Amino acid sequence: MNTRHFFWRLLLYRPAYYFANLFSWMVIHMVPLLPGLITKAFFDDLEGSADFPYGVEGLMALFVGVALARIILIAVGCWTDGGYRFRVSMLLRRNMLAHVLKEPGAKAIPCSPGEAISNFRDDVDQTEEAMSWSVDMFGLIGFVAVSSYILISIDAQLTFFVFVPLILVVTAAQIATARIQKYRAASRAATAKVTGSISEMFANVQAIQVAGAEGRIVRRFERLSDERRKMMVKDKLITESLSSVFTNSVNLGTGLILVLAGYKMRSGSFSVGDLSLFIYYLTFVTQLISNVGNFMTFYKQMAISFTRLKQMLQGAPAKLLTLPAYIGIGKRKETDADHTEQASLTRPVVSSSGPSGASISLPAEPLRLLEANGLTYRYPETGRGIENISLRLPRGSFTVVTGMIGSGKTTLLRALLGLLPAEAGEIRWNGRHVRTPADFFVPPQSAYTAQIPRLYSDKLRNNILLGLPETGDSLTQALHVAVMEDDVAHLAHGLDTMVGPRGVKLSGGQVQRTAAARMLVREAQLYVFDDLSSALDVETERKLWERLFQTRGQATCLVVSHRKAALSHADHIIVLKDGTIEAEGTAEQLLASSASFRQLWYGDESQAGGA
Ligand SMILES: Nc1ncnc2c1ncn2[C@@H]1O[C@H](COP(=O)(O)OP(=O)(O)OP(=O)(O)O)[C@@H](O)[C@H]1O
Repeated sequence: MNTRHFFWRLLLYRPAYYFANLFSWMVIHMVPLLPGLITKAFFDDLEGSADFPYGVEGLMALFVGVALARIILIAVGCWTDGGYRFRVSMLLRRNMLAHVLKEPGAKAIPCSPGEAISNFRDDVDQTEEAMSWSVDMFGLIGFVAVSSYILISIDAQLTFFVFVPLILVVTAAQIATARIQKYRAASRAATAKVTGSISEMFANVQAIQVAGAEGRIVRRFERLSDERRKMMVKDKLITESLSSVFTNSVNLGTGLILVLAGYKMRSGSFSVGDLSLFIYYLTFVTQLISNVGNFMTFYKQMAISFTRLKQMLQGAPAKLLTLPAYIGIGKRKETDADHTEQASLTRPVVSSSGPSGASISLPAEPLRLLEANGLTYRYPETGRGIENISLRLPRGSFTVVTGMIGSGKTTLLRALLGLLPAEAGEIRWNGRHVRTPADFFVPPQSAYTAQIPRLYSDKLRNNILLGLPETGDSLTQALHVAVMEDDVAHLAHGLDTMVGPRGVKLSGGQVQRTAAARMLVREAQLYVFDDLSSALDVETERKLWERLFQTRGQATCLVVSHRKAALSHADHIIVLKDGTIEAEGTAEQLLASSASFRQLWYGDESQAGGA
């Protein structure tokens, strides 16, 4: 899809609104035709070449009437313009957000949050601006069509000089196009870097303080801001230079008309009324010229924004951006996409089919066996990840994935759960192929605790429940298994304690156990834990596994850990090295056969001794 198609598809989202807006602004831009004709008739009357029957009072009444009508029309135009702009920008933002939420969790956006905010805000605004300016342009073209008919019928030669500046401007805009695009892209990229840097600074205040890096961070920020300043100045300079070309070429045209009109008036072929009409209309033609220029500039800038918006889709079809969808105002249209249609453009449908092609309806049937065969994912940036991993998780089993730092444990869990898009391999639930794991591996099928969990600035209770209704003693039970009850008892307001942004008022271990409680409070058949050991001491982790074993019933567990408490209870252990399976078996078998495993096992012992 190119920019023209993008524009056209946005126009067709709510065509009635676009055309109502177009009609309003065409009328608004064409109303000034009347005062021009009234003025001409008045001057022709003074000159004696025509009769103006209404006198000076009538002239004033006509002017006031036309002005009032224009004020009312402009109010209507603002209403239609606001309505249309809002719908276009909301549609873009809604579709982008829907796509971001559909992307595998670990790769939801291809840039920093700051850059994504800039896409959502600035690039959408830019697009909205170009759509809105198109209406003015078409409106003024209507004015020019009628006024040129009137002017040509008075004097074709002079009319030609009214339009010469227009041709000059269009040529100038075309020549400047490449520069505008280049500078606009550079200024957008520089702005995104500055916003990205601000959000990184806020997110890492503690790390910056601990490293004593304030000075360096501020200098980096100054450098980025300085870069942005230079880019913005260049961008503004070229935009404003172009705008001054538009205005001055019009002044040149005005001068030419005055010189020519002087000759013609002396020869009697041109009346004062004609001159007033030419001068009056020229003002509006001037407006058209600068509007054409502005529209072309906005259109070019929209092309840049469109490219950046497409990047947010990470390779998905660009038509997702303009897919008609309900934005929560007015009536839902038949053409509005539902979630399924949208998902089908991103990935295969949200179902999973077996060898027979039959689909699994969600929630899925109770897990008997979960299998992954040949799972592969490599991070494009480093080429590292996992390669050809196969595993089997029978119902009720406890499987531990272990291995050295960077061996691919987190990547394996994420690829299995669909949080990273696996390049190869398949996942089967009771023998049936799970085609869209990200949609499938959610409660009640599975629940997951990430290695670095995210908490919200809210009460502890809300962070655990995340909107889930509190039933019976499920929350108390989850807190118990997550070994959180003592912590809650010591918090000033217990479960109603506000945890602060990203949970900053809790310790690292409390954050991780809150996330574990969040997972455990959800009924799931498969629980996936990514390395609780990273923030829990040996004793707390041991308690957690013990409690889980007592209460989990038939739930299946897949766990990343290198702690003996987990390894010694495991039905099956997978040892990863450089993204592949180096060894697997029970702890006993691996102690006998795998040097890496012995290293992890005895490493844990020395750690426990030191603790
Ligand atoms: N976002 C990323 N982009 C590029 N490479 C990555 C990314 N995340 C991880 N990697 C690389 O992929 C490999 C596997 O990383 P992964 O996080 O899965 O290892 P891990 O075994 O979970 O490590 P740890 O024990 O530190 O949690 C590592 O070499 C790592 O450098």
